[in-house]
Amino acid sequence: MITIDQVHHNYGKKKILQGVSLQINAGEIFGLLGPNGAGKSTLLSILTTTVKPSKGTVTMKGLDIHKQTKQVRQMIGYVPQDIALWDELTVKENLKFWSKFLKTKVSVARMLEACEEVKLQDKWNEKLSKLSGGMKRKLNIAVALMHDPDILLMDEPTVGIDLQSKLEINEYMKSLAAAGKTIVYTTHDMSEIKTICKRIGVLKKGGIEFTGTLEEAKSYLNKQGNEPIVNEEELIFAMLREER
Ligand SMILES: Nc1ncnc2c1ncn2[C@@H]1O[C@H](COP(=O)(O)OP(=O)(O)OP(=O)(O)O)[C@@H](O)[C@H]1O
Repeated sequence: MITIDQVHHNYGKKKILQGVSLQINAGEIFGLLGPNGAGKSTLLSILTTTVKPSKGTVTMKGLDIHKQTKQVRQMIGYVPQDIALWDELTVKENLKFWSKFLKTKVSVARMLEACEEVKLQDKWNEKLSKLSGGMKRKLNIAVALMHDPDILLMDEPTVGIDLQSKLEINEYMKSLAAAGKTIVYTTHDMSEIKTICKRIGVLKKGGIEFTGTLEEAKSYLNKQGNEPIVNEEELIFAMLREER
């Protein structure tokens, strides 16, 4: 579904991605993990087509994302790490703004449905400035979902959301994956990784060190002669450590 092949990216002389290759399957929630500054957001920006890699290719459903960009953009929904909304507009107006900006041609009925999916329908005519941080996060997600994309790219989408809402959103993500959507998810939240990610990929020092399930990560670490891992939190922590 998503094939990332030998992707490199530099910012000036700073080498960030140095040959990242990954295969992400349809219907899975893939947790893209890595220490701060590893390049997760950079890789997601490349997948959104807004950043062109210095080298390498990415295909989505067989389309080269930097050649068939227009078609690819209709296929993806992106939840950025920072909230990208207007405080002076209502919930409905924010959705309309993004639909126009992204040229996704979404009906107002579908916008309302996307709000219902993240339980924000009561705030439909409310100005964004009146909403809590968590509600803004939910709207950030609704913006990405309203055109019903096959692929969702989510950069720490639940930061600052209360626990109940986070659980609801996690359940919703699982239902989207069960319906065949492909979700690439970055988070530093261990409970989310355990609960929703089918597989993880660990990005470190410019490359992918590991891909697989948490169970496979356990045997990967054990084979390296590490102390036996007791629980999943410890496992994820060990996977993300710079040096082992
Ligand atoms: N536009 C840019 N220009 C120059 N350097 C950048 C730019 N964007 C990111 N970087 C640098 O590239 C590196 C990777 O950043 P990126 O945000 O992709 O990492 P990350 O893994 O998402 O980090 P975090 O977990 O902290 O969100 C960092 O050192 C960052 O300072």
